[in-house]
Amino acid sequence: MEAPPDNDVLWARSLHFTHRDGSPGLAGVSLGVRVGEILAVAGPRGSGKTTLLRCLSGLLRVQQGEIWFNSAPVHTLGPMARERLRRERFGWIDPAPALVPELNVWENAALPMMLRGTGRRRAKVAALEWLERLDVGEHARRRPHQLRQAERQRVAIARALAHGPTILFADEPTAPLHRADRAHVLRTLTTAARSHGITVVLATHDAETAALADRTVSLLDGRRVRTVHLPEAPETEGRAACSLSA
Ligand SMILES: Nc1ncnc2c1ncn2[C@@H]1O[C@H](COP(=O)(O)OP(=O)(O)OP(=O)(O)O)[C@@H](O)[C@H]1O
Repeated sequence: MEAPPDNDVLWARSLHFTHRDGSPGLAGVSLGVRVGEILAVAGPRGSGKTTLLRCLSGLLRVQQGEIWFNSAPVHTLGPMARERLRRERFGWIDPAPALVPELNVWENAALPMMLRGTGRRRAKVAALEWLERLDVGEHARRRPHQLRQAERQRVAIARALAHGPTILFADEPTAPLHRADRAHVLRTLTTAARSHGITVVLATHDAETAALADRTVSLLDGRRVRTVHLPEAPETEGRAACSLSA
């Protein structure tokens, strides 16, 4: 077994995954993600972006290949240990917001913290802070069904960030948002990640979204086809703003 490089928080080698029904998912993807990096995984529909994020985060177990998180193997962990790892160290944003309907908005955002043992009061304060940042603080006491889809997605993003994950996996996080909303939410997400040192792996087929990342790897038919590094910019948010205003 080859040891992963020290500065990669996540490192994967030669990942192969076939879905239960035989559909090909990944056909030998390797990549490393550096600490604090925002990495976009791009590619057309069906190219394997979601499958890759699910494998990297331990939601799916690869049939072949290695995944290392902070130099510890993920691919050899059993289901319980992978579940614990996801709960404690990772955040996840789906394309559509999946909130708990019985809980109100702040309770939803606080849930990952409370599952990790944070007291209700502290979890509430942190959740409210993130809900404010994402412009849904005023809905804190409402139930998810009382919000618009775009507002529910903002809550899901707050929930994914509030517990301070080491890595945030975001699968088409702005898919349910209006175009006008996307820039703001994405900028909030990337600014928050950068200021909190959260590494982000972002699946997208949208060039404007990928432009916010430090680096883009592209997939096609479950294989990695190219990598694009954005040029160094003196002021990161400036670059994000430019990309989005284009
Ligand atoms: N649960 C599943 N069962 C069977 N096949 C699946 C499943 N999920 C994905 N696939 C197949 O795996 C391949 C990769 O799909 P995946 O969803 O990972 O791609 P994607 O790039 O994320 O696509 P999209 O942009 O549409 O979300 C596709 O051929 C898809 O049909």
